[in-house]
Amino acid sequence: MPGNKCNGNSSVPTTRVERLLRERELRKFNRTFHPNEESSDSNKDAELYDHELNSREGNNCKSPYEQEYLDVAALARSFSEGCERQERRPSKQRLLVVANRLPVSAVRRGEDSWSLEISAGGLVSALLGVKEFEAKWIGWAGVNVPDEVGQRALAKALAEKRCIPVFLDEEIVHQYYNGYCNNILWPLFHYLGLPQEDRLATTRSFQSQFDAYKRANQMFADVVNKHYEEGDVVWCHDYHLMFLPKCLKEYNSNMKVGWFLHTPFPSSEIHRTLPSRSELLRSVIAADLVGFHTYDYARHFVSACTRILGLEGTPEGVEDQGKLTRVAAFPIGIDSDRFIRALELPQVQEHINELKQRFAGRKVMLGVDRLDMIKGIPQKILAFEKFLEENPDWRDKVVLLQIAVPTRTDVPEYQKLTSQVHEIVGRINGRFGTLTAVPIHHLDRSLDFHKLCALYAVTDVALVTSLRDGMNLVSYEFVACQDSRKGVLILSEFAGAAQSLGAGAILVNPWNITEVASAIGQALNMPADEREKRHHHNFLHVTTHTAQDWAETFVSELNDTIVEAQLRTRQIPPPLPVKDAVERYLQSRNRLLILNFGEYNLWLAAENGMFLRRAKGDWMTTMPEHLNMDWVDSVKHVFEYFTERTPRSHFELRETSLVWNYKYADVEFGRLQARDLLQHLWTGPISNAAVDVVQGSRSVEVRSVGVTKGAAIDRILGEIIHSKCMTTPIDYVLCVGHFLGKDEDIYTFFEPELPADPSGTARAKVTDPIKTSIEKRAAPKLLASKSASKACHGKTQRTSAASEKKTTNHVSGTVWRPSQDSIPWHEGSVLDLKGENYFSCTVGRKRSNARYLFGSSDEIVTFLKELAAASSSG
Ligand SMILES: O=P(O)(O)OC[C@H]1O[C@H](O[C@H]2O[C@H](CO)[C@@H](O)[C@H](O)[C@H]2O)[C@H](O)[C@@H](O)[C@@H]1O
Ligand SMILES: O=c1ccn([C@@H]2O[C@H](COP(=O)(O)OP(=O)(O)O)[C@@H](O)[C@H]2O)c(=O)[nH]1
Repeated sequence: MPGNKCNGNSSVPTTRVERLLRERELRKFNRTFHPNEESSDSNKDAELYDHELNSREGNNCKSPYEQEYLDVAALARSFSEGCERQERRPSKQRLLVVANRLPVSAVRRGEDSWSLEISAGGLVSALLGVKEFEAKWIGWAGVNVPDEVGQRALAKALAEKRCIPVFLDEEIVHQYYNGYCNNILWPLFHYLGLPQEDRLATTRSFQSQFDAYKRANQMFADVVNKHYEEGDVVWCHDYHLMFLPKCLKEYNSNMKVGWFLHTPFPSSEIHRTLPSRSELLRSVIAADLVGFHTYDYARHFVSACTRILGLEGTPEGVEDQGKLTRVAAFPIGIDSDRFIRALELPQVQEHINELKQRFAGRKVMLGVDRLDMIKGIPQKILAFEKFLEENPDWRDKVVLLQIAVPTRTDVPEYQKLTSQVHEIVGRINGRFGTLTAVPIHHLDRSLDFHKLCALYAVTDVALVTSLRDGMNLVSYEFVACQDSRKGVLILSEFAGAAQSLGAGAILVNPWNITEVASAIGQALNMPADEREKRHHHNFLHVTTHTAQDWAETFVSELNDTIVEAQLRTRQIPPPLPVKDAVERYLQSRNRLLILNFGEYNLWLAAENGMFLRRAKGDWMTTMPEHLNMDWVDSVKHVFEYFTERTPRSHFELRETSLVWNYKYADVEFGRLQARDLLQHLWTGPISNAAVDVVQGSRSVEVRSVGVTKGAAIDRILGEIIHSKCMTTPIDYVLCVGHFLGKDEDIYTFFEPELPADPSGTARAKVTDPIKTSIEKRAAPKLLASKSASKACHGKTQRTSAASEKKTTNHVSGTVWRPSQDSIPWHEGSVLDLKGENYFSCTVGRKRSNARYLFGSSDEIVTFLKELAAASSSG
């Protein structure tokens, strides 16, 4: 599959959407023309298809349809050519699916014999539909196997089902699965909050449960690492394994790791109540791709990362020090064909007939849920009771079949729920039942696949009243089995499925018993044409958004994160070649070091270089004479207005600029306010002013035109020359700093002056005709930026040396450009800098115009010590 190992060849599309679209076309092509073929080698497929069509071309009868696929074949080939695969995958891509639960449950039959049964649940159902990959499952088999003989026998039995067990002992299962996963994370993610009152004991044992959670995740990581082969995709699932991405990346930072959450991700206000909130978020964003069922859950996650971790949230995902974790929505689906085909099976038909006879003369309503508080089973039954209460005519004409699959039976909350549901069902059946019939048939067990399909097929109204539900696959399965009956789906608006099946279902708020009761009436009385129309919407969705599509889309996007990371990495400078920088430093005769320090014999610049001083001297201003500051009052007025309305924001009035800063405010609100503020500024106070507006990550700065760090360097050099009567031209430049993107022109200041890039290390520059003409010159020169400076607020006035000699130079707009006719000195007398003697360095891993990178400020100090040591010994 393309996207695995791209070498940056120019035929690789540069945007994510372009790449993923091509990949999608390719999959469509493969599926249409090679549905049964094992190999997914795109190049081969494209060639084969070309051949097939070309042999027909003689007839000159290419339909638009064929032409479309010829285009796709060409696309496929061009994309594949841009990707250099380290190995030609002979068959499907290897996928390691890691989930708490394996798709099979194990039952011990003897010391070394086991039987395996498929386990129920949405995740299992969805992943069973995934066929495009060579998938292996890694997970817990749901049983405690303390002895080695048993472990070996189980591992062998599971291997035949392509499953690999993680053995967890009873204590860990109790603390990790029953405790942290199902008593803390599960209720919290479904908006039921953290344990309170009677569950205070849990609050006390929170730390030990979290420790067990981390230990269990590490055990999963150990097994994954043991079975991992280079090129595998590792797909971690669900809230049980939020710690896993971090553990895996610690093993191998090149592992392709995706993480998908099957439950909702709650609002950041809910997540922030969790004591381990930050640790969990940090672990998850170690993954390359993080997926959710809906856009809302993805949005909540990004918001939690910005509000709780203080990271940058972008439309692409979450960014931390230049590293992007892609976050997106991937709504799951089902293997709809499996359900549709099952309806034709004789045993299913037999069940259907039995059910039809059993409930003849009555409408069938159906609920299928794990017996979980998030499924809203008591609310559903109470709504049904209300419907019977208000509609006596229906009492002997409708029946509710509720399948309540026991789940997490060791957790006390689930035990309580079982008793509560039994009690309500008993009461209602007592109230409305007769000697021969009861209105509610409640089953505390699971059904096999064929019986479930039959039940879906005979149902008139399906009732899904989840209080919160990640997606809810039961609603999809019901729709898949309803193509002849065209029954009605009543669906909670708090299930993820409401966002995909909303058009065809009757959406309800399950907390509103009256509303659900009247929805039942509406569904039972719905005319056939409306039922048909609604069903059509849903059926189309369910049959086109399958589990297979879901998995393919996720894995293809996960593969693409690697391409994206490579493209981004290319924008991150390489580390400073320290040895080379020191050697060249020693060989040069006049060095210019631009640093952010003040204790030595250095020049300090403030306010974008508007003010200068030697470390021990007085401040002087180099402010251009005609700097127009008329705009300040009106901008200040706007800044005051927004400061008043944005808690924890403030503004600073500087000599040449005004800065509104919202770094302590709520990030999202701050950003909204900043957008609003900018709109006000552009349309009002600064519409005609000579100012630049610079947007920082948490600030808005308005400053006079020409006040940039690049221009400041020009003035600083002018001052240095003026004060030192420099005789030797500068032949070595080291420029180090942690500058904001807006100030990065400092790095490029010298670039146009360099004859050539240092061999192999510097990144390619965009060719600029003006710059190129300058580069060709042997001895570049230095320039001044303004004709004159003026004194300001008691600071010593100093006119820049360059401008004393030449007055025609100027700064225009935001882009400072060296002017060629303002040279105060003869060529080469000030700057004689070769490319290999220029070292611009940024700090921290981020995209930058600098040539090189320091990982941290400490590294700068170490480097400077090396320079000092080399100088003194040299
Ligand atoms: O393994 P259990 O503890 O018995 O629980 C079964 C599964 O329940 C959850 O399912 C979720 O995944 C479904 C598919 O994406 C989704 O439709 C549903 O809304 C979710 O509740 C749980 O997330 C799984 O890990 C469990 O295996
Ligand atoms: O007796 C049963 C009842 C349910 N299921 C399956 O359990 C899954 C429930 O998934 P859903 O997304 O609705 O909720 P979850 O239980 O995962 O929260 C569906 O695929 C059902 O087919 C099953 O296999 N047997």
